[in-house]
Amino acid sequence: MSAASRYDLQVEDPAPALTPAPPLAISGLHVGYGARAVLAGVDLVVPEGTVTALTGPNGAGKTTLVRAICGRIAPRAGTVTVCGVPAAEGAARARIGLAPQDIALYRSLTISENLEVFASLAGVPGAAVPSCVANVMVRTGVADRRNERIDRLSGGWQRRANVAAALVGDPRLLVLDEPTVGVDAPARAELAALVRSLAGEGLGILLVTHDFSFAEDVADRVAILKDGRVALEGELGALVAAHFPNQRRVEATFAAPPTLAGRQVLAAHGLHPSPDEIAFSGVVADTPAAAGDLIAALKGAGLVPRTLSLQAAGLDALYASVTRKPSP
Ligand SMILES: Nc1ncnc2c1ncn2[C@@H]1O[C@H](COP(=O)(O)OP(=O)(O)OP(=O)(O)O)[C@@H](O)[C@H]1O
Repeated sequence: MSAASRYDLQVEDPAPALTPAPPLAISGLHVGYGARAVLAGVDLVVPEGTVTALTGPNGAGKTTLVRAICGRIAPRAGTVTVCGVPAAEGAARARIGLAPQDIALYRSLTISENLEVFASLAGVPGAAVPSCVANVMVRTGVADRRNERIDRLSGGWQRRANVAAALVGDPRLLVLDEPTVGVDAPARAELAALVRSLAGEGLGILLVTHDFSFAEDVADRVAILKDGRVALEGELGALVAAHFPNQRRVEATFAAPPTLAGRQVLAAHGLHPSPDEIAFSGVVADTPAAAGDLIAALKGAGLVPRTLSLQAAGLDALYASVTRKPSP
């Protein structure tokens, strides 16, 4: 065999498989307004095919973060990339679909008319608009309502159409800002199924919400923003297990705010009031004795709850534990 044919037969090592850049990667992000620092070192990744729920107290900087993701405000430090492209570049914006908190649709136009307008604005060539609109309507389940005006639709259908409008540019990252506002319980369940189905298509989804039960239903991961940073991030079940091992979440509601003495008994058992002092929540050890002690204490103080529930801790308990911690 000649040297040349030996050379021809050499097999090169296959190139290492490239991992595609995630729909969203944020690293060391600092953003502020004038002298005010709002985000002070945010790190967050949304992988494809997953839903990350982002929550945090009012004023924590969630909207500011969304603005930075959409390239509408420049970082003072750190990076935001969308599918590996810096957020400030047009190519990054083209990969983002944003369904804002306020329904961003023309109220007097039908669903399909709105989608046609948004598809054109997203740069879809005229000839491709009908198929783009049809595709998005099927994926979001609005095809049957295509000829109804937005202002005649229920809150749930408006939200669904708002999501559809965010999809016309065929994004890889979908940002849903408070998508359950104004949505009733049955429509919420359908919206949750829609969000999961879009994640199933491979979209990375950032869900900004104060609706903990919706987040629990749809999110693979949760992130809690506090004092300009992500104070806690991870898979909900793992975070709960780490923070509340062998504990149950208790919630007691009353017909009227309890007396001072009653509130003191509740506080002594670690139950904290809602702002209207009708609901009190906290955690107790996951043992029959701990539950029995609590019930005996309520009885002893003459407290008769309208409802009393003991459940596995969830996002609300995590949120309370993170946001009640004093800032460093
Ligand atoms: N354009 C602006 N100029 C100056 N300060 C601003 C501006 N926009 C927001 N802020 C301030 O930045 C902080 C974060 O605001 P941001 O709206 O991002 O919080 P948020 O977490 O979205 O709050 P919410 O849950 O109430 O919507 C707040 O203190 C707010 O007052």
